[in-house]
Amino acid sequence: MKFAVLVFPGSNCDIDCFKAVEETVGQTVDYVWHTATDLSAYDCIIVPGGFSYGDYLRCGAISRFAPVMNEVAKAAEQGKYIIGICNGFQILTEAGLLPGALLRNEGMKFICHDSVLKVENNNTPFTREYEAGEEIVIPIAHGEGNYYCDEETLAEITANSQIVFTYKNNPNGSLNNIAGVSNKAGNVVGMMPHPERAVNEVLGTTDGKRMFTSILNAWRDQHDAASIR
Ligand SMILES: NC(=O)CC[C@H](N)C(=O)O
Repeated sequence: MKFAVLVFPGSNCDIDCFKAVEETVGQTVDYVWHTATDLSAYDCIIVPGGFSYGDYLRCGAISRFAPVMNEVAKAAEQGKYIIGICNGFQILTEAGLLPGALLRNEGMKFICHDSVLKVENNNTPFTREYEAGEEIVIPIAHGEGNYYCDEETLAEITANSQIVFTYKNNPNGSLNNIAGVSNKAGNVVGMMPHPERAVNEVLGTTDGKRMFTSILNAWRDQHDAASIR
């Protein structure tokens, strides 16, 4: 299985994501620059966190015009796995690949600490190794993580089980404690917390590991599992 970690000017979690893939699932992983125009070689695209384009206008508002985003849209359409983490989540909502928007945190402060999440939907390629309703500890670090969508969208994403994670203790004012959502098909997920910062005891939590093993095993089940197990 082949992973891409996108890199925008100002990304700062790209290396953490790259290392997390190497350490948790040991698969091939490449950094892919925001100007790339071909993602056909990749099975999973990680849109990492950071401060792309200095967070000017709104977080993710400029990155969504990067050439690589056309390819991300194509890959989403093809059913490939796409995960946006923090700034990556913001970019995917700005690009219209995920519902809703991320507003400034209630309290207007950048917040950075561990957070307890509830796995609301374990029926996605990213969460299948968690229990439904399981509580996991994953760190957050953001200034614009306050998830918002209109009532109609909320009703729709609730009915379609597109709310993937919620916060146990809402840190930022997010609507219905939403910490992560998926697209309708479930192959695109965005989340504000950082699973790549939760893959080793030395980081204080290993609860992010199963995100990466879920992705690999979902892909294996979809492909010729026998040849790679
Ligand atoms: N860690 C991140 O990706 C931060 C995202 C964004 N810069 C924010 O502050 O909300």
